[in-house]
This record gives sequence, C-alpha cells and structure tokens, in this order.
Amino acid sequence: MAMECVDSSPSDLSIPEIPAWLHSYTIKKHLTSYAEAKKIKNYRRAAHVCLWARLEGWSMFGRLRGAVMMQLRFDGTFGFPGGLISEGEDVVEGLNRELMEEIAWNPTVAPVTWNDYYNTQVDSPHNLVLHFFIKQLTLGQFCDLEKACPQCSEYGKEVMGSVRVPLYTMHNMYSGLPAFLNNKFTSIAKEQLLLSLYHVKLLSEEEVKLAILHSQADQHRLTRFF
Ligand SMILES: O=c1[nH]cnc2c1ncn2[C@H]1C[C@H](O)[C@@H](COP(=O)(O)OP(=O)(O)O)O1
Repeated sequence: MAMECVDSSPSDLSIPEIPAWLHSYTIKKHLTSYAEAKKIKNYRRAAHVCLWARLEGWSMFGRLRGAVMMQLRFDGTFGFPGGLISEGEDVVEGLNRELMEEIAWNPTVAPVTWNDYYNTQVDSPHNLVLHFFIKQLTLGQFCDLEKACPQCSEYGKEVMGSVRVPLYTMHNMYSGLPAFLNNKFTSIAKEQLLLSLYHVKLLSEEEVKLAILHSQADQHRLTRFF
C-alpha cells in the first residue's frame, strides 16, 4: 500500500533564474519545479543544504568572504549535509532530521525552511529526485555548528567531518578554490557549490568563471605531464 506523503511545501515555490553561462556548467541533471517533481513516482527523494555565513576580512591566503560548509563523506567524496527523505516524510522535516544526524544540527536554533529552498534536479539513471536548499547563518551560528559537528551520531561513520570551502585563489592562480574544485564530489554537489556561491553573491560571475577555468587548466597540465 502506498504511504500518504506529508508535504508542507508552499504552492508558490519558484526556481531562481540561472544565467546561461552558469546553467551550461552547473545543471547536469533535469531541472524541474518542486510541483512537477512531486508527481514523479518510484523515485527516492533526497535533500541537501548549503549552509553559509558572511565573513569579512583577510587571511594570509587571500580575502575571506564567507564560510561555506561541505562535508567529507564516508566514500571519500565531498558533498553537502543532508540525505535521503524517508517514505511519507516531509522534505523539510527529513532534511532537518538528516542535519541532526550528520552535523549535530539543532533545528530549534535555525531550522531549514521552505524559504531556503533553491531548486530540484532529477537524477534519472539513479531514480533520485534531488532537492537543494541554501541557508544563511550568522557567523556565530556557523562557528557553533562547526564545533558541534564531531558530536553528531554519524561522525566517523557516514560523515568524516565538516570542511570550510576555500573561497580565495592564491597567486599561482590554482591553490584555494580551483584546487578544491578538483576534489571528488558526490553527484551534483560541485555544481551546487558553484550555483550557491553565485546565488548568494559570495563570488561574482567573473570569479566563478575564473575558478572553473583555473581548475580545468590544472587538469590539462597534469594530463600533459603524465
Ligand atoms: O551534496 C549533495 N548534492 C547532491 N546530491 C547528493 C549530495 N550528497 C549526496 N547526494 C546524492 C547521492 C546520494 O546517493 C543521495 C543520497 O544522499 P546521502 O547524503 O548519501 O543520503 P543518506 O545520508 O545516506 O541518507 O543523494
């Protein structure tokens, strides 16, 4: 018997416009509205969130603009916190539950809500609907969360730790964000990272383009070398 699905989503969820140059690089799966995604049968649903905070200042490596959280997963890839939504579970409730398990998130402090919804992509080969959220925290909340992460129930199991994404590019034009982009990411997490950085204006169009270009340039150098 099919289980009744709880759904607290508002009827007017819209998808933010993605400029063509970014779309071609970041939208690797079928982009769809939340309403359309709800009609898809026999797919599992997952929800992940980019948690970030604004941060002014400089380090010895470059300008600090913000703190963006990703996590090293059990399989050695990077991804955003979140996970599979149980059958019949509301997406936002399921996401907050996953965050409690994976990063010791306290949903009473700053719950992820539908106001943080960003978009939905359908991963057909894997029968997965991927909902993505972007949530801004205060820097204090972000730092508290970083400290709490190792206390989560999945620490050392599904989650090997949280990381801050380096948002600067160093003088060699590779170290920092371009090098980070050459890590292995799960599913569409790398594309979601670039979308998030552009969407919340932590990076300009030019900076996103350069980060992509410099990460690719290094791959080509390595290919030539070997
Ligand atoms: O960060 C991500 N962005 C997009 N899709 C992702 C991300 N992390 C995982 N995924 C995909 C690939 C996985 O098979 C499913 C389920 O996610 P996961 O976090 O592994 O789920 P559980 O924690 O095991 O519930 O989503």
